[in-house]
Amino acid sequence: MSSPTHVTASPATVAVLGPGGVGGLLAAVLSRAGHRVICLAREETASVLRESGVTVRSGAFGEFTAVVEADTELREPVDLLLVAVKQTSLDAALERVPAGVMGPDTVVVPLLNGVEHVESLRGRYGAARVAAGVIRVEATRVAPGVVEHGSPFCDIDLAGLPEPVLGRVAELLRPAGVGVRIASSEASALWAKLAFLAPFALLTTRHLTDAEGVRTAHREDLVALTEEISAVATACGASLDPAKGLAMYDNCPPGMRSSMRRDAEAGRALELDAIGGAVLRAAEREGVAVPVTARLVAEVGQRYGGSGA
Ligand SMILES: NC(=O)C1=CN([C@@H]2O[C@H](COP(=O)(O)OP(=O)(O)OC[C@H]3O[C@@H](n4cnc5c(N)ncnc54)[C@H](OP(=O)(O)O)[C@@H]3O)[C@@H](O)[C@H]2O)C=CC1
Ligand SMILES: CC(C)(CO)C(=O)C(=O)O
Repeated sequence: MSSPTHVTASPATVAVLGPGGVGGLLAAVLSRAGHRVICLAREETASVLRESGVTVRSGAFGEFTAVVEADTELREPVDLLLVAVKQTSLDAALERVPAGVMGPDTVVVPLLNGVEHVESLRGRYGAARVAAGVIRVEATRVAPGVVEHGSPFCDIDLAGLPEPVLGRVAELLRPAGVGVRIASSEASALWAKLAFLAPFALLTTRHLTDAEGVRTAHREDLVALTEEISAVATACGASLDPAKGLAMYDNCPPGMRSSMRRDAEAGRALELDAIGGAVLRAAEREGVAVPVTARLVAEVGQRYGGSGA
């Protein structure tokens, strides 16, 4: 994570669709950096945000409350739209962002886990404005407008639009303390995240464990999943190194949990289809065998609902 300088030289207007863990954290740090931030949310949540702002509790960013605007719908062009809802509520949430309201230069950056939503956003808003984005962070919405940021990092990889456009987005995010890399290719950005996340999400959810449990008690499955999903990613055009992927689990904080596990424990719908299902569909399309992934997706689906198919 880059160190926050807090104040930007050129304020932008940023809309955040879904001010939960990820969206709320970004809304708060961007507002603190001097940008105008409009959170798009359900009316109940929007009214809390209007009244109380977004409060962040974070080892890395500190504890602070940021003032944000909040609405149930986007009503004016913005410079940047961050999409940070879960895949399970994406279609409903996008109704809040009419395509006709986008300005000529609005850039859309989805931060959802998974790989398939990018094309559907491009179908709706136009390929020329939708980037591919992934975020590495552990951020939990503990109440409307209250976010706990547990990871020492908050890093975004961007791809899928011309470099000058992505560069402008990076320049907007970095002074707020968000680490940003421009990835070498869209496939690599999206699949590198999914190849790390899918094994971690499936194993932490299946066994209600954390990073330490995954890399010790479930290492055999972890290695198999990492190899299978890296093979799928490679077939999809990403260039990944499974050995480096495994090292990432060994280096992450021992207590780190996945958002899928948090959803399972809270009784919310899982993003199993966007994460496990997307891997299985790509494997089928590319002719890659993924028996361990298929087993874990089925086991998680049986226990918490969702087929992942
Ligand atoms: N949290 C994390 O640490 C990480 C999450 N991700 C990914 O980021 C994405 C977002 O996850 P996360 O931030 O955890 O999710 P949260 O559940 O914390 O936040 C989602 C937000 O979307 C809002 N929302 C849901 N439905 C609608 C709707 N119809 N209209 C408007 N707003 C809506 C929720 O509103 P309300 O508050 O009113 O319920 C909530 O604020 C997911 O794809 C996840 O996999 C990626 C990396 C890490
Ligand atoms: C693995 C992690 C925490 C990394 O950002 C994540 O993306 C998730 O749990 O959804």
